Amino acid sequence: MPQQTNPLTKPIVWTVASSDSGGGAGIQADLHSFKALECHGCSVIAAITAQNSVGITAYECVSPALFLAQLNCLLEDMPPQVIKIGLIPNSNFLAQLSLWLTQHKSAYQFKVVADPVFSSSTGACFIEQGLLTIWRQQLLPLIDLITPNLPELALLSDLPKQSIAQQVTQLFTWGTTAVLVTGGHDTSTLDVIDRLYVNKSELTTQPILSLYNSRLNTVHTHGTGCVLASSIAAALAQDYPLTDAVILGNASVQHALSAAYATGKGAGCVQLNSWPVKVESFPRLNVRDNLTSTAPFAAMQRPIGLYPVVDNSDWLQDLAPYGADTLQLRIKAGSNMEIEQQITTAVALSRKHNLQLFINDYWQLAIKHNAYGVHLGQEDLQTADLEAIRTAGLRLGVSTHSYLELLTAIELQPSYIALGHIFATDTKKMPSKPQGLVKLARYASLCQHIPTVAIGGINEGKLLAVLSTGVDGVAVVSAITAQPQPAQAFIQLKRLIEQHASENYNANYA
Ligand SMILES: Cc1ncc(COP(=O)(O)OP(=O)(O)O)c(N)n1
Ligand SMILES: Cc1ncsc1CCOP(=O)(O)O
Repeated sequence: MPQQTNPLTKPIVWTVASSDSGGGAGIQADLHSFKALECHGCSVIAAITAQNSVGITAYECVSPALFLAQLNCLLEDMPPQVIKIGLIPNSNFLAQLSLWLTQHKSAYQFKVVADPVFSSSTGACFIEQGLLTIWRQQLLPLIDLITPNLPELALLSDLPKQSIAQQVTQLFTWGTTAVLVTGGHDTSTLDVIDRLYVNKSELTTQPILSLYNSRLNTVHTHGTGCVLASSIAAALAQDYPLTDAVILGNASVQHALSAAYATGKGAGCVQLNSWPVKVESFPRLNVRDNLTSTAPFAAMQRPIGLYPVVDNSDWLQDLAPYGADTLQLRIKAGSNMEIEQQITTAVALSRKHNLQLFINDYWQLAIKHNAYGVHLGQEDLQTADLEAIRTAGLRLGVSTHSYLELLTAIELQPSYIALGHIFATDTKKMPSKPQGLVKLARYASLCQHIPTVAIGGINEGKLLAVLSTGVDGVAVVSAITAQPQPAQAFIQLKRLIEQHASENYNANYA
């Protein structure tokens, strides 16, 4: 697995919460989670609880001066990318924190993730006079994401009889930006469904993301809320977009649940020890609406290897004699007639040279001319007739640039998944940042039996590092087509890929 580019720095995330002497939740769980997700964790302790697996026997706040001193001391030297708020069992502290956030949030540009803890699963209640009012009036406007479970949402919204959407809307009217409602308490569904709502006009009453997890039969769940919110905070600190941070938070909880253990006589705790990289930890998004069958797309017959992406059928003629095997025709200009002509010629050449030829975007023409496969971007997935592509026996390749897009693609069971863009590229204007090798390796590990191909800014110098992430293929445009001697460039890249494959084969089977 590649290392972070600069191991001498780490994103800083704070937890402002309380200590759990039993070690399963609170500050202790938060710091574990930050570390597992490769952030540096700092803590601002509001209260100390005397707590074991059976219950809380006492708790006491630190002095108000010490609470404030922790915040100011850290800010001076170790400002956060994200602050996670957990149990703050005191109205004055909550008001003080709200004021402090108001003073510093925009200057320091940190985000705030809050887990509204009002009680413990062992029965302790922390709601004192005025606490909920301060949450609603002072804290909510400062929060970028709040992660209530259903009872917490009902308490906070004060609308326990209304629908989840109405309760969430109430939080929006009080100024919060996004709400992740965790569904564990709703036993009417087979799966546990977490729903992410974002305060964006017409989308407000519909979740922008629903995450489905199988309900686990375990009592060792102490700390799940803390792991969720702190993992999301750690992901946001690493610049993951909100939807990806929520997906990673959900996967972190599932991963931590799989490592849960008993600690005393009561419920044991979950613990996040490492980055989740197994697909079983990740939620389902249930996106197969537009496919009537559960069958996968046709598999590719040969490994992807070097995958030139070209804009003209002439390239097939040029590269086939040098051993090109998988290619993509990606045409971005021309009349309908010219495009169909290009596709007809390319398909005929692919037959002649036995090439695995994918047609980018033009899936109807690909079906009409019986191409080997189609490559689609995520926007195209919304409009293309995927069932028609599948039943016609064409292979499908899908572009992805995030956890959200990757999980969507995995559910479709395509013939390959493209992971991009890895490095800066001049070939295409990209709306997202380059993923880099660390993310590439994490994404590739989720794809299991679906072949993967990396794309974006890959050249001879970067090829081996890309291959070491475990991807099955490498797609390139300019590293071949913009070279003074494209055929030579192709031969050299192909040689390096084959050498890497044979070294890996020898290492695995020696
Ligand atoms: C192998 C491979 N990966 C990604 C892309 C990009 O496809 P898409 O998202 O459809 O964007 P455009 O190519 O249409 O700009 C690709 N073509 N090939
Ligand atoms: C089509 C595409 N999709 C993501 S990056 C990219 C361009 C890759 O081109 P290059 O190999 O020249 O960086």
